[in-house]
Amino acid sequence: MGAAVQLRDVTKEFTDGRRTVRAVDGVTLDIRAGEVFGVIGYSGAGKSTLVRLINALEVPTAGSVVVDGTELAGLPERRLRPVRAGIGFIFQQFNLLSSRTVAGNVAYPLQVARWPKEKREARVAELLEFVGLTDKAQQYPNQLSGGQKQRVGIARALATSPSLLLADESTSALDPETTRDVLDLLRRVNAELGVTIVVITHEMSVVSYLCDRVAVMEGGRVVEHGDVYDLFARPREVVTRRFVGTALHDRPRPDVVERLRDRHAGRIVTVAVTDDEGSPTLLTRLLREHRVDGSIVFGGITEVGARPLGSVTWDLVGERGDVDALLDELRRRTEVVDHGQGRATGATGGAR
Ligand SMILES: Nc1ncnc2c1ncn2[C@@H]1O[C@H](COP(=O)(O)OP(=O)(O)OP(=O)(O)O)[C@@H](O)[C@H]1O
Repeated sequence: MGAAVQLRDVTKEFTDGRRTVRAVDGVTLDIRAGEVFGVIGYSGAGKSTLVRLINALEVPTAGSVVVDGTELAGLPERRLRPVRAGIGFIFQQFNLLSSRTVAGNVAYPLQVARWPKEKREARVAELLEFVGLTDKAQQYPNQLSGGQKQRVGIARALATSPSLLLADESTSALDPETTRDVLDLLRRVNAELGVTIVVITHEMSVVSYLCDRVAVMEGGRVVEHGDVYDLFARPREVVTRRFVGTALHDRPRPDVVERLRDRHAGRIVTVAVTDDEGSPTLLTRLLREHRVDGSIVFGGITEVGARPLGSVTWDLVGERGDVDALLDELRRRTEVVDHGQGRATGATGGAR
C-alpha cells in the first residue's frame, strides 16, 4: 500500500508575543492508503496542530508534508485548494449550519464545488442513505440527537468523495452507545468506500475499536507508534502504558494488589494474555505439570483488533520451588508481574 500522508521531520512553532510554543516537534510518520490511523495524546500534545498541517490549514515551520503524493510546502493557496478538496473533515462539535436542513448541510460542499442541482440531489440522497438518515432529510440540526448530527457531519465530509477523512475528536461529545454507532459508521466508510481515516482522540477505547495503527503524541513529539495490537500488548513508554490502562482495566492497581495479598495466602502474580500465550487454558496445563494450585483473583481478557488481549491475576499455592519453576517457565512465554506472597493465613494455605 502507498502512503496517503508522509510527514518528514515536521515542526510547527507558534510565537505568542515573546514566547514560542513548539506544538509539533520533529514528527516523521507514514499514514498508509486505506488504513485507519489513530493519533492519541493528552490535551496540548499537538494532535490538532498535526491534523491542521495535513489539511494544509497550517504551514510547517520546518519539514515536509506530502499528501497523496503532493508536497504541500511552498505551494501557493490556489494549488492547496484542490489538495484540501480531497480531504474530508469531521469535528467534535459537528459544525453544522443551523439554518439549513440536513439535506442542505450535506449539499453545501457540492454547491461550493458548483455541482448542478440534479446531480447534487442524487448525491445527497445517496449519502443520506449511506449514513441512515434518509427520513431526516428535511429536518434541521436542532431537531437531531448528537449521534445523528455527527452522521450528517460524516455525510457532508464524504460529499465530494475524498480519499482521506480527518476526524478530530469526532466522538468526544457523545455518550458511549452513540460513540459506538458513529465508530461503526466510520468503519463502514473505511471498509466499503476505501477511505483512509485519521482519527484524533484522547480515548484509547476509540483506538482499540477502530484503528489499525496508532501514534502516541506527547509534548509535540510522536513518542511511540505502530500496530494497535502490538502497542497494547507491549507498550514501551509511560504515557502509552497509561493510555492502555484506561482501555483495558485488567491490571490491579497498587491498592488492589494490597487487598489481594490481604485476602489470599499464595503467590500473587499477574500473567499477560496475548494471542497465543498466558491464557487460562495454558496456565491450567502448567499448574498441573508443576503441581501448583491456582485460582483467578483478578483480571480480564478483551479483544483488540479481534485478537485476545489482557491479563489474569492468579493466587498460586504450592511448594516454593514448584511455584518458582512455574513462574520461570511462564516468564519465557509471556510477561509476568510477581506481586509477592499473600498475607492471609488459615484454610487457604499458602506456600507449603
Ligand atoms: N494558533 C496557536 N497559537 C499559539 N499556540 C498554539 C496555537 N495552536 C496550538 N497552540 C499550542 O500548541 C500546543 C499543541 O496544541 P494542540 O491544539 O495541537 O494540542 P492537542 O493535542 O490537539 O490538544 P487538544 O486536545 O486540547 O486540542 C498547545 O500548547 C497549544 O496551546
